[in-house]
Amino acid sequence: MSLITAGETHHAATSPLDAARHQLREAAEHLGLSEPEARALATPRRELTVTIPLRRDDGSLENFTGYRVQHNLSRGPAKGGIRYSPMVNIDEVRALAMWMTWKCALLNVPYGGAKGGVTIDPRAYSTAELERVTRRYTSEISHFIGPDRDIPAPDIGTDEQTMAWMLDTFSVAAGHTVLGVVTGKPLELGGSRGRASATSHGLGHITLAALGSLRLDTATATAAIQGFGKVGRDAALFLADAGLNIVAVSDQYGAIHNNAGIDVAALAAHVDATGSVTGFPAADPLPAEQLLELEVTVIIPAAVEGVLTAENAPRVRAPLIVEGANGPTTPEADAILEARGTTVVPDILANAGGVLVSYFEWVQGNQAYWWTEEDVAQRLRSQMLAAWNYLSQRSSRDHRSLRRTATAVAVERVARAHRLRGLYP
Ligand SMILES: NC(=O)C1=CN([C@@H]2O[C@H](COP(=O)(O)OP(=O)(O)OC[C@H]3O[C@@H](n4cnc5c(N)ncnc54)[C@H](OP(=O)(O)O)[C@@H]3O)[C@@H](O)[C@H]2O)C=CC1
Ligand SMILES: O=C(O)CCC(=O)C(=O)O
Repeated sequence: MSLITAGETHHAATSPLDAARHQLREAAEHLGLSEPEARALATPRRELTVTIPLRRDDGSLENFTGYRVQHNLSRGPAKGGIRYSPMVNIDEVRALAMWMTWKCALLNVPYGGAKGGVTIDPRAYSTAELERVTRRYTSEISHFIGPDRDIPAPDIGTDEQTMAWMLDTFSVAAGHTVLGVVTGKPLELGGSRGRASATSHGLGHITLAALGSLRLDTATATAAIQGFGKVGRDAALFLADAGLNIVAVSDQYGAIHNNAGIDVAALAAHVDATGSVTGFPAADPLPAEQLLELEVTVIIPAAVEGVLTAENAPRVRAPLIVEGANGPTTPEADAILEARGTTVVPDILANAGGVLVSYFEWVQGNQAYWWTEEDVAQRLRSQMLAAWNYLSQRSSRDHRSLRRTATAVAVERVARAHRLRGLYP
C-alpha cells in the first residue's frame, strides 16, 4: 500500500517522517484499513508555514521560518508542542504532529495531533529577541490556533515563558485573556500544578512498571539518560528517588559516566551553574555515542529523533529502552532490537504524561478551577499505568511489540472516529 502524499520532499531513508509513515503503514495493514483511509491518516489535515522577521538587539534584521502542522482533528482540537531548534523543518514537524495524534488517541484524551516549530537556535539569541520571535510567530499562526482549534505547548527549546508570551499575544488580539490557547503555562497564568514535571514523572511510572514486568529489581537497576532538559532532568531525579542508579547522562555538549552512580541533584545544580552536564566533577567524561551502548538496565533517550539506528542498535546491551524523546528509534533499529529481545516502550506511551497533564491544565482552565498537586499526580499515575497495563497485556497476547500494538490501538481509534463522523463508511 502506498502512503506517499503529494508535495512530499525528499529525505534520507530514516527521517522522522519516513519512520512515522512506516509505523502507520504497518498498523494500517494490520488493521486492514482501506487505501483512502490509510492515505487520509498519512496526510496532515492542515499546514501553515510562516516567515518571522526579527529586529535583533544590535539593529540588524533576520528572518526565520516557522511551521504549525495539524495532522488530525477528528477526535477534538489539535494538540502538540512548539519546538525551537536549528534542525526544525516541515517534514520533522509533520512526523511529530502525526505522533501527537496517536499519543492523544492512545491515552484517550479528546484531541487530535499537531506540532509547531521555528528554525532557530534559541541559545544564540537574547531573551528579548526570543520574545519578539515568539510574539511574531504567534501572531502569524493566531488564526490557526485557539482553545477549540489547536493548543500549543512547550517542546525542545521552549518553556513556560514561551507559553506566557504566546498566551499574551493571542489574548491581546482577542481582547480578553484566553487561558485555553496554550498549556505548559506558568502557574500564575493558569498553568497546572505538576505540568512541568509531568512528562518525566509519567516516564518514571512507565519505567518502573516495565522493570517490574521484566522482573528487573529497581534496587539494582542502572539507567543511562540521553538529554538533561525538561524531560531528562526530572526523569533522572524521579528514577534516582525510586532507587535506580543513574550512571550516565548527556546533553548536546557531551556525556558523563560514573558506575557508582551520579548524584542527580548535584548534577542539576552543576547544570544550572554552567549550562551543561559536561565538567561535572563527580563523574568521568564519556564519548557521547557510547551512552546508548552502556551495559545498563534501562536506556532513556530524552533528546532528539533518530538516535537508535541500524548502525548502533546491534551494540545496545540494555534489556529495556523507554522512549522519553519522540521518535528516537528508527524502524530499522526497532526491527534489530525486537529480534534481539530488547523491550522498547514507545514514545507515544512513555512520554504521554506531558500531554495528559496538558489536558488536565486545559480542563482546569476551562472550568476556572484548579486541582491540587496530589490530584494531578494521582490522575497522572493512574492513567499512565492504566494505558501501560492495557498495552502490555495486549502486546503479550498478540505477540506483537509494544510499539506495533500501541500504534495499531491508536490508529484504530482515530480511524473509528473518521468512520463515525461519516468519512469512509
Ligand atoms: N517537554 C515535554 O513536555 C515533552 C517533550 N517530549 C520530547 O522529549 C524530548 C526532549 O524534550 P525537552 O526535554 O522538552 O527539550 P529540552 O529542550 O528541554 O531539552 C532537550 C535536551 O536534549 C539535549 N540534546 C539535544 N540534542 C542532543 C544530542 N544530540 N545528544 C544529547 N542530548 C541532546 C539538550 O542538550 P542541551 O541542554 O545541551 O541543549 C537538552 O538537554 C524531545 O524529543 C521532545 O519532543 C515529549 C513529550 C513531552
Ligand atoms: O503537552 C502537550 O500538549 C504536547 C507535548 C508534546 O509536544 C509531546 O507530547 O510531544
